[in-house]
Amino acid sequence: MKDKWVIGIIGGSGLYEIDAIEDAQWIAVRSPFGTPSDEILFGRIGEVEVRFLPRHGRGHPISPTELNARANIDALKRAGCTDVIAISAIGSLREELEPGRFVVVDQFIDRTMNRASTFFTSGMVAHVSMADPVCERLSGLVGAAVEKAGGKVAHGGTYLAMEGPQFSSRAESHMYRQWGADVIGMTAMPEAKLAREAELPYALVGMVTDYDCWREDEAAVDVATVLRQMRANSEVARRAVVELARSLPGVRSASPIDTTLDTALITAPSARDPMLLAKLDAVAGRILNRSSGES
Ligand SMILES: CSC[C@H]1O[C@H](OP(=O)(O)O)[C@H](O)[C@@H]1O
Ligand SMILES: Nc1ncnc2[nH]cnc12
Repeated sequence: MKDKWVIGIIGGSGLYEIDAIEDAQWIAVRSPFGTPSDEILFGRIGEVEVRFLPRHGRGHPISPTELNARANIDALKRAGCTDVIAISAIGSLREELEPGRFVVVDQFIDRTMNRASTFFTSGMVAHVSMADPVCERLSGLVGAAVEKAGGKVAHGGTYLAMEGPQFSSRAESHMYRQWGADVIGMTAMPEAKLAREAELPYALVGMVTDYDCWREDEAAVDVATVLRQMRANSEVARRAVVELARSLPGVRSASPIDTTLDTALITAPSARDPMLLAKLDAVAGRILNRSSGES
């Protein structure tokens, strides 16, 4: 029963630490899926346990394409997280989502192509639903927390995950707008898929840093622009994390996402790969330990 909140925070570009975390200690968490981006900062904000992981590592050594999102999500699960909030720099594909705006994302279009995007490979196949890819409860709480912290929030928006690390061409940027995408980034996929497979409710707060390259009268995005805007916004993001911790109900009630795998596993117990099952001890231990005798 996950009745005590343990909030995982994935910090994106420009967000490599959070000072408000008390009793903070960096701890290396090992994962059978490889090396996570960094150690995890264990601590608490008031009464709420938090675990902070800088997505690209401290100092930003890791490229979006080479991020080991499986190791990151697995390590957060091993670190006891019940829920995950991801924070990202994003480009805007809409006039009304101006730089400085926070977008609580609720849909994704996944255009990544070079990344391990599932824990459930041959030997233990599972198909989870990504129809509603974020946790509505957590997204609501985090949106309210950003507003309390002084941020201007768009509640909902479709995030186009591109492979990168190069930014988009103008033709791609226009095409993504036609597809209905509102914002663009390089990291939230497969992160959000993996969080769902690990039964971790996930919310994504994007901070708009630029208009990508679709606007005729604006210079195309570059890293300096992203970082300048992130510096301006990251204090609000940090305050929002504190507001979120303050706003959480004392007891965590169950989320339907906590039991995602109940209806997702398809490989018969007799056809399962014991080596893979061992690796899935954190991600799927809840159900694998229970269903080992079922067909
Ligand atoms: C520094 S510009 C591009 C870089 O920023 C975003 O990172 P994150 O999502 O981790 O904040 C974007 O996805 C790219 O990785
Ligand atoms: N325009 C953009 N494209 C991809 N990732 C981004 N991160 C921040 N701005 C971005």
